[in-house]
Amino acid sequence: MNTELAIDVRGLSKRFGTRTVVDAISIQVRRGEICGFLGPNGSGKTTTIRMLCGLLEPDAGEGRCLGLDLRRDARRIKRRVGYMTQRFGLYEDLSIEENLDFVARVYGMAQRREAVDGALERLGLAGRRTQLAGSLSGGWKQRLALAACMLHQPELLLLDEPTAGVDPKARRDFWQQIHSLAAEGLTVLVSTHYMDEAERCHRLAYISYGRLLAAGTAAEVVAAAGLRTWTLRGEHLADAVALLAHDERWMAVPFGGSVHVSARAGEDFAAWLDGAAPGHRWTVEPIATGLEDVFISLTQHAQDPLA
Ligand SMILES: Nc1ncnc2c1ncn2[C@@H]1O[C@H](COP(=O)(O)OP(=O)(O)OP(=O)(O)O)[C@@H](O)[C@H]1O
Repeated sequence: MNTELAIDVRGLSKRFGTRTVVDAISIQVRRGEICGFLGPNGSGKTTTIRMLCGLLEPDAGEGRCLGLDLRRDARRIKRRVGYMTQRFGLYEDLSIEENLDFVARVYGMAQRREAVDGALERLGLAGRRTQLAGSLSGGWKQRLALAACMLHQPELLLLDEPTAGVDPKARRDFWQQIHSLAAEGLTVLVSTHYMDEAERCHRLAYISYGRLLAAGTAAEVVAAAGLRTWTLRGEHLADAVALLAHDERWMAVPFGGSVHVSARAGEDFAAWLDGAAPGHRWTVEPIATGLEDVFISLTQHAQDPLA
């Protein structure tokens, strides 16, 4: 058993009816690491997270969370994991402090006062303890939700899209918080659709249609994708996009006033464009492939098993 790994699962699968929504996923996350969990809507992230924290029994697969067996020790795992769901049930007419106290009561925590004070302090909420949750901005609500799932001092945090709909400043503060918790030794698995957040993670796992398509550091994921990317600029870019849409080698994504075009390594977009539109006045420049280019490409090439 590798005690350095907070999450070490292999072949996790889950079916709902006849549909396999998580298909033989293996994930390893070291203690103190922040792992970003990415994938399109409905790709199986929440279902995987629920299996990891012992809330949902896998149909297949095995492994350990915090050194405990996923199947045998599901109850013990639950006690040592903090799970922040997409819909945290805040009581809007209770203060920050009362919300936390309520959660502590629900979990039957022994030293409630200390736990609530500790969470308020740790997450920078002490100065607002008496503020009604209903009057908090989105960013502070997220922070309160994080405080609530930290009350029992978990060793592993599973965060399901914690910053959805939160403004950039609040998202940045939230990530600073996550990084300082990780620096204290907490392990974090966090699902997100934001690329800037993906870049802030130590490692990434990307799933589509329930299958793990990429894993590793951002640099490893980009390198493994084996893509080349160019930026295309000029007038009437829509005409260029319409032209290259006829050739499935090219993947075009608008980026402000330019278009990113990606293709498998070995392809030469500039040469192709010169042949397809002789005398064109667009400019083509090679650029570094980004995570977003990789994820869009992975998603476009992934096959829906039901399609
Ligand atoms: N209890 C359930 N019964 C039947 N189908 C379910 C159940 N829970 C989830 N699903 C289906 O499983 C698939 C994966 O859902 P899941 O919520 O895990 O995806 P996700 O990647 O978290 O999506 P999102 O990014 O939108 O949150 C979806 O098609 C969903 O409709």
